[in-house]
Amino acid sequence: MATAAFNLALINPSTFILPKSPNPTKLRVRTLRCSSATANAVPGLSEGPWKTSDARLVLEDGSIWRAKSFGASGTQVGEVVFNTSLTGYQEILTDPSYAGQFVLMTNPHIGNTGVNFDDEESNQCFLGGLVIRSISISTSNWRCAETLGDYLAERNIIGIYDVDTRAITRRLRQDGSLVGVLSTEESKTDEELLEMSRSWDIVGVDLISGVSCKEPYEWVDKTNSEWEFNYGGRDGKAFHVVAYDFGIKHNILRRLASHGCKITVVPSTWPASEILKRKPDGVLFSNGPGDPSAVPYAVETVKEILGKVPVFGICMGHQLLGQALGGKTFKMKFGHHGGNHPVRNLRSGHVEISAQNHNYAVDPASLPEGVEVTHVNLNDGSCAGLAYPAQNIMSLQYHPEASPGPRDSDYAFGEFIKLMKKVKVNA
Ligand SMILES: NC(=O)CC[C@H](N)C(=O)O
Repeated sequence: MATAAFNLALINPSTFILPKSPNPTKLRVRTLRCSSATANAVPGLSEGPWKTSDARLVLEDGSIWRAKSFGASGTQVGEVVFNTSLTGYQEILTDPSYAGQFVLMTNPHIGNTGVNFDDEESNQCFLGGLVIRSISISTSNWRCAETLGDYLAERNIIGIYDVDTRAITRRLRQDGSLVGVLSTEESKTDEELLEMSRSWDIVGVDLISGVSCKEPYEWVDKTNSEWEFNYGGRDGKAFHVVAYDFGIKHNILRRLASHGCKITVVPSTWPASEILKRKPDGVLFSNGPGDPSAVPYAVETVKEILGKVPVFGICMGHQLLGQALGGKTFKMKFGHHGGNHPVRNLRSGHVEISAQNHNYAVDPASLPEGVEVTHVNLNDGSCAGLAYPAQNIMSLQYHPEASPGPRDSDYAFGEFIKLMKKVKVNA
């Protein structure tokens, strides 16, 4: 029987009363360096289980979780969220919506398929760090190009393992989201790390400007035909979609391309007037990281576009649409992150198992008359989709593009195509 591989230590109770800093520092600059142990690893093998604990996760509630590091080393602050997906860690690592967050995977065994060239959801890892129970000692997959540890080290992302992810998840479920600090630096005291976690906040910070593209570009889809699927038929050939990049996942673009759309991706700050000049058939407002109420400029852009062309909002895009329609967003207790969330489509009555990743939600009571709640999350009754038919608006709080996750909601792309078709035919 393996010896206990984690160690939870509560630091001196007096540290619990450290006051919160009145001026929370915004996102700190990362100072990470590549772990030499990882860099010298034998290809296909990660470090052995005999490695001793060399990392800490210090949570703002004063708890300290000793762990072993892989990937990069250094010190990083972030908000801890747990993700219940069983597969798809590479898509999760490259989802820009995780900027400012540490992703804790509840699936205890991670890294067994390594990473490959095809499953990237963006060109970068924007998340703050990865927290897992056990890193696979070997990787084995026909598409594997490198180990998870090497991949994270090259991208300056800290990973920790041999930590009780189940206990941390239960704590987050009980107490709500917590800020934490991941560190491999022995020179930093527990108190210093605790103070760092308590003087940082993710609420009220514009994170989309840090992940959006800098210039517009045309999306040229390189999806291997082997992976191509289309449940709804290819009827989007004539449609030009402009996609606002608030941290867009590539699979949203791949799914639109699969319907034959021509896609132009624009930065989050691109003026609405420029978009409308191009006379697109539809506009997509993408997913993206952070607090949707902290980006009023994006809400203004959405407002200027509403009613002029059909629009589709996904996750952050849905939250911006909700605000542009006059509604409000709020922070959830610990959010939804995983590939197993049941959602009821109130129009069809069908239940979809969906991929989700959000910490905020639209308050349906704050929405004006005429705005229809189309989908509800069956775990907690929160608003999972909206429509305002009078202005050809549709949005989902979750991820019809999956990646990772089930494809039950893929039909939403077909509905967006139908919306554009209807408007074009009647024009
Ligand atoms: N995936 C997303 O677009 C996330 C939206 C928003 N950042 C939230 O956490 O609620």
